[in-house]
Order: sequence, then C-alpha cells, then structure tokens
Amino acid sequence: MPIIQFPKGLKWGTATAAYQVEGAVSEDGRGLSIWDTFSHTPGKVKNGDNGDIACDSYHRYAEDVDLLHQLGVNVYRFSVSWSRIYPNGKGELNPKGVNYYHNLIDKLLEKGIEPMLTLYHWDLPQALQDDGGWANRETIDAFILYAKTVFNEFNGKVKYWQTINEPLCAAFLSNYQGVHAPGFQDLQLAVDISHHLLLAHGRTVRLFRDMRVEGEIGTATNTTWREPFSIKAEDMEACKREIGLNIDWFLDPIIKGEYPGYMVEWFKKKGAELPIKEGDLEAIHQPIDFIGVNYYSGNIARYKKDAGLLDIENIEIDYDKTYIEWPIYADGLYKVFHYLAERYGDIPLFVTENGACCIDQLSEGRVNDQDRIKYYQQHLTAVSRAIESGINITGYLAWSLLDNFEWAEGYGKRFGLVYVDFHTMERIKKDSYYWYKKVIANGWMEI
Ligand SMILES: CCOCCOc1ccc(-c2cn(C[C@@H]3NC[C@@H](O)[C@H]3O)nn2)cc1
Repeated sequence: MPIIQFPKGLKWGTATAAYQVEGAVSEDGRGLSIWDTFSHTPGKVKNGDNGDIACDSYHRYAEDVDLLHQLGVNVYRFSVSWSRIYPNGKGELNPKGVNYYHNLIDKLLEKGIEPMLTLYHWDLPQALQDDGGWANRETIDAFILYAKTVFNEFNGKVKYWQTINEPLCAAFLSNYQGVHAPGFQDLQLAVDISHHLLLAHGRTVRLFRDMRVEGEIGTATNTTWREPFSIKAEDMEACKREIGLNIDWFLDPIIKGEYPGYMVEWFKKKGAELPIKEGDLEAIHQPIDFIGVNYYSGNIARYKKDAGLLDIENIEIDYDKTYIEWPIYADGLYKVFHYLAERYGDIPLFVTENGACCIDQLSEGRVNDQDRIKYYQQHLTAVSRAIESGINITGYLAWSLLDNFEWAEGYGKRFGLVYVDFHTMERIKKDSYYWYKKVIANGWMEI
C-alpha cells in the first residue's frame, strides 16, 4: 500500500459554525439572526428543519472539546454568533454571550487546541437585516464594532482569525439564488453585498493591525474547479467565469486591490454594477496572513448560452458523487492550489473546509463510512501532491467535526466525523473519525 507522507508542521483540525451546531437560539440573551427567521419560514429548509437545537453544542461544548482532544487535532475552527454578542447587532452587549465563548476557548486551550475564530458565518442579526442588512453600508460599521469587541475579548487567547466565511454564499446564494438567508433574488443586490462584505473584511483587517491583535488573520474563500470540456475559447472562458466568481471576485480586490475586469464586464452585461466609492478599494486591499481555502467539488464544464448567471453547464459524466450530489473531484483541489499560488504568490494556504456528505447508516453503534474515508484519502492526496510541488499549505481542517444543520438541506445531509443522533444528542464516532485520528497521529496515510 503506498504511503502518503505529510510535513511535520502541518496543522490538523476540524471546523463547525455557530448556527449549525450551537442551538440555544433563545437562551442567555441571544438575539435572532437571519437564519432563525429563514429556517422558520415554511418551505425554505428541507423537512422544515431549523437551528433551534442543532447539536446543542451551546450546552455540550465540553463534550465536543473532548472529542477534539481524543481526535488529536491542534486547531478547531468555530464561528461566533454575532447576535449572542450583540442581540440587536449593535448597542447593548450581552455578557452571557461573551462568556460562552470564553468558556469554549478556555476549554480548547486547556486541551492544547488552538482556536480558529470566524467572525461571520452567515448569521447576521435580524435587527440589522431589518435596517437593510449588508445592502446598507451602515451594517459594515456595526460589524466593525462587533469585531472590535471580539478582538478585545479574545486577543491573546485566539491566534487564528477569519473575517467572513464564504462571501460567495453570503452574497450570491443569499441574495441572487435566494436559497440561503435572507432569500432575495436580485443580482444588483448580490453584487452590492459582495462589495460591502469585502469592505467589512478589509476594515476588519485594518482594525486587527491597528489594535495589534496577536495572531494571523485571513479569509475563508469558496473555491471550486472547472475543467473546460474543450479548448474552444467559449468553454475556457465559461470555466474561468465560474472559478473567477468563487475566487478572483473576492481575492483580487483583497490581494491585488482591484476587481477582475472580465467579471466586472460580465456583471455589467447582466445589468449589475459595483457600488464602489472613493477609498473603497484601498480599504479592501489590506495584507492578509493566509488564504482560507474551502473546497468540496469541481467538474468538467462548457459554455451554454443563458445557462444560469455565468452561461455555463456542468458535464455530468459519471463522477462518483457525495450524497449532496456534488461530484467527487479531488484533482480540482490540486488545480485550485496551483491557481491560487500562480495568481496570488506565496501567501500561506490553509484548508479551512473540506469534507463529504454521505449516507451514514448507524448499525449496532457504528457508522462504517468508507465513502467518507475514501473522499478524505483522495483530497488529502491532492494536498500532499501540492505540498510536494512547492505550494505553501499550512493546515487542513475537515468539515465537519459533527453532523450538523446543513443550511437549506437541514439535518438530512451529514458531513460529520462524528454521528449525531438528533433525538438524543448522542455523539457517535464514525469510522472516519478513527481513520482521521490515525492520520493526525502518524503524519501519514495509506492509500
Ligand atoms: C452564483 C453561483 O453560485 C453557485 C454556488 O453554489 C454553491 C452552493 C453551495 C456551496 C457550499 C456549501 N458548502 C458547505 C458549507 N460551507 C460552510 C459550512 O457552513 C458548510 O455547511 N460549502 N460550499 C457553495 C456554492
């Protein structure tokens, strides 16, 4: 059996997000978020699922940290619920909310696990949405107040920070496709919000530097790969647009100080223009310490007139797919790494999400998820190939520690290394948990 070796200094961990695991949505002063509103709106989430209880991690965080400790990780990525800290998004601070995250972080540090804190993982306080949400530039000011509070509270304890998780989803799935909260379907709105999210990111990084907060700050970027069906220019351009919307649209302004011209023109053709004001690009263009890479899937694709936002169609050849219907395309992750390095230079890349949704059958207290193990083997091989090729990859976080609330898909789509019985909240380690534990302990894997 071939052995794939990983560098000794590679960080290993898992990731979750507040609304997907915490529950306790009305406890200890937490205010409503847009995902509370959205998930309680009939027809928005499969099976009418919502995050009211989720994995009950608000009450079971010590148990979750024990699972992390037994797994042997050295990093745990979680997000802070903005509306636990500021129930109305701004104004009165909620000390019980702050205290919850001190307890979680202290428990992690006690077990020798580095917290990676995501400031925004899609759960905008509903009170701010009522004032226009991310479409309103004043929401950026509220975010800066919230970020300043979090920096002040956890500086010195937290060493890894991420600003906004997957701005593509927060802008376009939420305001163009309408499949995520708050559920609008307006391209100009989505483009405006993508710009405001980048402004919030840039001003937060500036604040982080001005406050001399300890540690490193970075992004959490959606990434994907599209291999052109042919070398025809129209096919190659279509694939560039899909990759470009995920990566270039969000990372070019941060790292290059400008939007990708070909995408600006594309959106203009579709009737949407960027709301750039004097000084915006300078505010966004702040040096970051790492690019957070979130990767799940890729495909072969070709140009198709008027197909979706980008005039592109996937060629559904018989790739194996995960249970959420995403093709398994590990070579795409390898291509993404090289794309990022060629476009942005040697900025450290930290895989902050990668994982598989599988049909997890619990039988006699065991989940034999060989399909998930195979997915991880394939994608960790891509990580090793890239490192061997000289790409600066510093960490890898599996999505996710726990089965959790997978947004509009609800609880039926399980990504966890740990199975959660959502009736009893019992946590049951899957076979992939034991496999990942061994990879972390050994620093190598068999394929
Ligand atoms: C305009 C074109 O737009 C099409 C993009 O369509 C999608 C759909 C879904 C995703 C998607 C979903 N996930 C999993 C979550 N990541 C964060 C964590 O909370 C996980 O639950 N990652 N990416 C990306 C893009």
